[in-house]
Amino acid sequence: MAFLKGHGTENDFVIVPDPENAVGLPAAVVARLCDRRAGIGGDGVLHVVRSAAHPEARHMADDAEWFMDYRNADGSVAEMCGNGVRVFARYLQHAGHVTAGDLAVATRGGVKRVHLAKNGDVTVSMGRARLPEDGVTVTVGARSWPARNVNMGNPHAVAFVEDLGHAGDLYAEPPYTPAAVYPDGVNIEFAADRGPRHLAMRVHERGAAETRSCGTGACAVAVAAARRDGTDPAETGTPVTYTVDVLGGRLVITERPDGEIEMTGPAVIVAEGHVDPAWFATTLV
Ligand SMILES: N[C@@H](CCC[C@H](N)C(=O)O)C(=O)O
Repeated sequence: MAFLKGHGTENDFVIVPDPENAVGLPAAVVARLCDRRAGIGGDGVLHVVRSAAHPEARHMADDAEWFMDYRNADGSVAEMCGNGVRVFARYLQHAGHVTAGDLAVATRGGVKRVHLAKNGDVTVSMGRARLPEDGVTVTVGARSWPARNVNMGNPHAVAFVEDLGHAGDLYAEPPYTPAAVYPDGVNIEFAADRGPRHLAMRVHERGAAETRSCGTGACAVAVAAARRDGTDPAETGTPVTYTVDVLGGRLVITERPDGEIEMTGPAVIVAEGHVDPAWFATTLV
């Protein structure tokens, strides 16, 4: 089985090109591929399938030839991955399926428009955020914070903190209440101010633990900050841009008055190779 390795602001992925959807990727195989000691290592898998060949994407095939079948490192399925879709687009360019410029990618969160710039940056139109009224309280050690519920196709809880160190080691998911707000689990962002419209964040990702970046998470942080700061574009009529520093780099997020969110950041292909068939067979038992 062919694979590539790529990352976007150090949110890293095993890329599995499989145009005709012929490679079965059960959760256990995904988890082994993402294992940093016994496998290749990654925060998730980008399974690259033609939309027409995947039952979950067939309905998008007229708008987007390629479907990002995203899996978390533990093998669970996620609706959307913001860094993943940039790396996915970079892979399509690397493989010669597209050239620099505009393209569309099908995801479980709908069709995303992507722009591959000549300077290496990739911009994704992420769609609109949903802001359910119900939030949660997130706790780390003796500290607790209210967290805003922001849905970017996938669920997020955004807590503003004074010091990112207060988020602790983030090996385990920080407890939150009430748990019923997120029946399918949640990505939890801790965000701290760095300057006007400039934040830094850390994240505990659903299905992957702490990662060095989360694109949907950075969008959720920017959306929550705009509501907190009184810069919500739907109210001011003016687009707003936030810079969000993550452990692995920097993402720039713009929200427009119609709610459309654009995210820009790098996307890199690092390596490519073949999985040893004997090792792959052991992942299937
Ligand atoms: N790292 C991603 C998000 C991946 C999915 C997430 N863990 C979930 O389960 O929702 C990003 O860049 O958005």
